[in-house]
Amino acid sequence: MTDHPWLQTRSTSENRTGSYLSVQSVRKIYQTRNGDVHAVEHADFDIDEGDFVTLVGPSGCGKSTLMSMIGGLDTPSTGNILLNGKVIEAPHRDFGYVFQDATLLPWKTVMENVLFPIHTQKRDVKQYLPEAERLLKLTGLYDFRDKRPAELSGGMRQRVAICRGLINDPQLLMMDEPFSALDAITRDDMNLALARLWDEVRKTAIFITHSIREAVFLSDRVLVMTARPSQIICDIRVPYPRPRHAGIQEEPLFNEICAFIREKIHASHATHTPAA
Ligand SMILES: Nc1ncnc2c1ncn2[C@@H]1O[C@H](COP(=O)(O)OP(=O)(O)OP(=O)(O)O)[C@@H](O)[C@H]1O
Repeated sequence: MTDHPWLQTRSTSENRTGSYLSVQSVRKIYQTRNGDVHAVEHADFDIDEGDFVTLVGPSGCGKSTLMSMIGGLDTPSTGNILLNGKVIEAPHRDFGYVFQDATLLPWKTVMENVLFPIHTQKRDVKQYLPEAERLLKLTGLYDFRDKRPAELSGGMRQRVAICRGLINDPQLLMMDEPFSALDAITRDDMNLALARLWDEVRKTAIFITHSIREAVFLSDRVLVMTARPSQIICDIRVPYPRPRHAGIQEEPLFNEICAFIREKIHASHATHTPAA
């Protein structure tokens, strides 16, 4: 595939012992009353520290299942997931999560919501105040720190959720379709806000979206999954440096990468018959 220098391939003999996050031959089968559901057939990839990696693929292909297993919230049926060489076996206290619904506590202020993980982990909340203030400034929410969630827009609530996910300096931030409930204009703004935030925080992140353009704009790497039985069929290193500006979305290369991913997903739909 010399036509696509951004498409990555990995030799199976590669030494993976030094990998930051290593997903090794992972498969997940759910046993249900209606039979086995092969949620993830084969996932095998490594993630470097500091990379922003997005999973894209058709609905039901196992993206959230894979993320849950990485977070230790679920276990692989076969295979292993290792962080710094240690198998992830339980939910990680050092991981941050952001979901489609911001799930903020309505009776708490923005600041109290951001600091909530510190409160529940019984750490010294005062010590984390400067970091909460920094994150709120970076996301343009500092002036709203004393407001309650009901007084915020949907995009602002998601930004609060992202600050909350970052407050304890997580080793990994996982975001499962955080912007999918937002309107298109707010979503564009959120993409820019998240890209700007990433220029500052440079955390390792795993992100799930159905938007191919969002995936390419935000990510260092995009992993494309097929419909069930799902596998990762492409591994793309997005060839744009950071900081990223909105204008790259108009460039032919950006559109070429998006078209390539779209084509791969459509082709996988045509060749995979989803199980019940
Ligand atoms: N706890 C469970 N028990 C049984 N089946 C499950 C369970 N969790 C997920 N599944 C099934 O596994 C498959 C993958 O689900 P998953 O939510 O991981 O997909 P997804 O790619 O994140 O979907 P979407 O893009 O629609 O959010 C689906 O068929 C789903 O119904």
